[in-house]
Amino acid sequence: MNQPRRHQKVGDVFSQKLVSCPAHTPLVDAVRLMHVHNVTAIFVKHEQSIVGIWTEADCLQVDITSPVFKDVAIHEVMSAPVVSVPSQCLLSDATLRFQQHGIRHLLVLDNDKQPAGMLSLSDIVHNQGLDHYLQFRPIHEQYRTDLEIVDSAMSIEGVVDIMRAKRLESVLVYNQALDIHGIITQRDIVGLIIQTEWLNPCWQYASYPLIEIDSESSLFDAYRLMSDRNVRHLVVRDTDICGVISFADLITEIESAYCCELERAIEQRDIALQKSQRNLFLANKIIDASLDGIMLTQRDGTIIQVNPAFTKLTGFAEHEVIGKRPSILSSTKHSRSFYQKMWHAIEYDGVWQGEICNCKKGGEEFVEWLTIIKIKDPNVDEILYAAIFSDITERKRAEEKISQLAYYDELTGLPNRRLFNDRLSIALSAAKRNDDLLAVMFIDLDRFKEVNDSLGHDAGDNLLAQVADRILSILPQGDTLARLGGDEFVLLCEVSRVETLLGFAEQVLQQVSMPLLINEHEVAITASIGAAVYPDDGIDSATLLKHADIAMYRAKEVGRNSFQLFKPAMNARSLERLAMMSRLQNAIESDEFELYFQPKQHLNSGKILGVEALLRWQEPSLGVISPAKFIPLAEELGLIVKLDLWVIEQACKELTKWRQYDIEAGRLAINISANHLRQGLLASNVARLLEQYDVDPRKLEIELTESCFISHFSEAKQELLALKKLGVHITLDDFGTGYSALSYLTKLPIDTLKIDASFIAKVPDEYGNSEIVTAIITLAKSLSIHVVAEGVEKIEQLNYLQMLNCDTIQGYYFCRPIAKQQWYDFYLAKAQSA
Ligand SMILES: Nc1nc2c(ncn2[C@@H]2O[C@@H]3COP(=O)(O)O[C@H]4[C@@H](O)[C@H](n5cnc6c(=O)[nH]c(N)nc65)O[C@@H]4COP(=O)(O)O[C@H]3[C@H]2O)c(=O)[nH]1
Repeated sequence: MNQPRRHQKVGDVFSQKLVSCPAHTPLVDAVRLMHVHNVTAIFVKHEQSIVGIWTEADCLQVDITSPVFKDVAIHEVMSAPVVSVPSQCLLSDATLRFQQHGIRHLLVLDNDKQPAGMLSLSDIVHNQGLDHYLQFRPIHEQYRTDLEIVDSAMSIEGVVDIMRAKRLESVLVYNQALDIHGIITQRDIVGLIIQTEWLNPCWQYASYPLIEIDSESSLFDAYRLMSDRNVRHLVVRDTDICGVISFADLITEIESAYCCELERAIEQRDIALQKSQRNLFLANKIIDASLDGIMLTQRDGTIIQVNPAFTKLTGFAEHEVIGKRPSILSSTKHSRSFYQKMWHAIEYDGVWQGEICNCKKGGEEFVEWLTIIKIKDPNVDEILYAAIFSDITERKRAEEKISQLAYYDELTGLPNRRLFNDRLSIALSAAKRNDDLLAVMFIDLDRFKEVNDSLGHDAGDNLLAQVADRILSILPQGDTLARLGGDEFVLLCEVSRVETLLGFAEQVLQQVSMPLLINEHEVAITASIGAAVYPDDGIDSATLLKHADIAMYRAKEVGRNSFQLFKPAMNARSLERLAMMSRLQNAIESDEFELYFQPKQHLNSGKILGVEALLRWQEPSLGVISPAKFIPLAEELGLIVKLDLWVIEQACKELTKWRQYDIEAGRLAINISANHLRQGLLASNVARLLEQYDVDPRKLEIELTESCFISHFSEAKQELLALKKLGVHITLDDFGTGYSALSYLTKLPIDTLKIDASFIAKVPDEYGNSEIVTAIITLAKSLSIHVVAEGVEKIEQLNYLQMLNCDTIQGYYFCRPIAKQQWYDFYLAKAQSA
């Protein structure tokens, strides 16, 4: 069966032919009226109102044989009240009415509730396109086999009685004489009502010959035959007559199938309705409970719905936005083209997703992750837009913070190593493309650790930030300054010529070395800078960085506060340094160290006044390595204290030998690292070893450089006082270099001051060095501090120092540092000549 046209209304199919008569009309007249109008039902009116209905099917209910039958008024036999439907009612609902009331006619009311026509079940059936359905329904399922065949001689009253009693729509009449069958139907009985006189027998009312149909035919064949022959009954024949099928049977079949289908459709509609109601309920619940803001707008942008999260996120209450446009939320952050692109995507792809900056009710900007979906309602020709958004301001902030932390140094705000590497590789690609030069400059602050240790980490941080600002202040636009960590900075600069790099490095050195004010202390700091240039010193990031680093170390070696441009020879030095580092780790255990001895001579008497023990490293493959090279490495590797302890122990052993062999060579001086003194264990270590080897402390001299006191002055002072208390002699080495803070001399228990060899090397001269040496000796004398001049190589130097009344000299002129046995030989020779 075709799908019923569910949206068809009664008004589309009903018949406007409404035949009616007043209530007192005799039934006979009413039936006549029906005949005239060729209708199957008549409505009964009383004072303009329809009060009842009489149909052909009611004819058997009337006793037409009664003598008073002709006086029966229609209101006595009509059905009341009349069931009606509005013309706007759906056909499906009207069909249900037929079913519920078991009727075949409905009164149709117009919009003013006035009778407008009649709807019969046949009207519905005719309008549902049933041909296809009927074609597939065989007739044998539907025709009636309970045939009633009466003799042609039977009276018509008898036939009416049988039909009424057996509720038959028709009976067959057999005429034996003619040996044919005829048929009497309900319509023939209705015809009797208006007959003035009845004829008997019934054969007179029978129709013949019979209109027959084969029992194998379809209901459609039957339907067509009835329509063609304008009859309502067909006799079904196999070999014999086997039944009758009426139009009412057809209708009933269609009706039941139609109603089944309708019921199913209604059931499905109910299920779908329930489902959609449930979906709607759930959708509303979800929308209400959603933490995402949701806003629904019409095609023209009018806001028609928002959820509670919308209010929470934007601050706008529902009533403040309904009827308004989404521009109520707009910030000025986005251009027209941004919104144009967004709407283009919504129109063509049906959806847009992205970040957008909007404004809350109070004007506060916030970033939202927004999805806009275009919704097309297939039932109504309407387009809606749903905007779903979450506030991602915090997440954006966190992301920015993370990226700040990931790419920037927190202390100085400068790019960190990661960002620097990124920029370096980008700059390298550009330099390769454009044939440009590019320089990488390593900047390492000299003795930063000492400032950090003496003034505290906060001060250290402050210093780093100030240094960064200073370098930034002279940084050309487009160049990058980054902090790699600690006191290491790196610069990425575009250079036109290598020579300009030198000038810039000088500027950086100058900026850094200007005194800084930190916690009300004036602090002076210097830097060592090394640079490598693309493409001469490397064509990739790693090589350039490595070479700049090597150059920076070289700058430190040659005397800090200086700049070095990478040279290939430095590479070899650096490799050598690495090789040394790995070998130094096990050098003590491998017994590769040895002490050399260099005597000090009293200037006036020429006597040996003391001896300095100088460390030598006999590295099996690299040969003898100078302490100037390995001491900084030992400091870097954290091996220096271990090395110092080894030296102190060797010195104690040596002094034991001196006592044993009556060697009168004054004191044995050893060099101690600043790191060891800072640890605060030097005095106790020395005391322990002196005691262990039973050595007179007065025989031991400890040489320290100024850097030992720069940081942790009071701790260093405590250590020196403790050493002094033991009886150990204290000498300030390399005086004149470094800080030369003369105040130390008065505040610390210093016995001897050694003038640095660099001054001695330049005396006598006319450039001021002689004056410095003179001043140092005068000062020392005034403080009753003993003075030693080291690095004396020439007789002129000796003479000059003698003139200045210097106490003691040390240097190649008198004796080079020599191995133990040579020292004994030297001593013996001296002793014998004396
Ligand atoms: N040009 C020249 N040089 C002369 C002359 N007379 C002596 N020297 C050298 O000058 C340096 C003097 O030692 P320093 O100033 O304490 O400087 C020492 C000292 O600071 C450090 N050092 C040496 N031995 C040790 C040690 O056992 N422990 C520690 N911590 N440092 C040591 O290594 C530095 C270098 O030691 P060396 O290479 O042995 O170099 C020694 C010595 O060989 C001279 O007339 N002309």
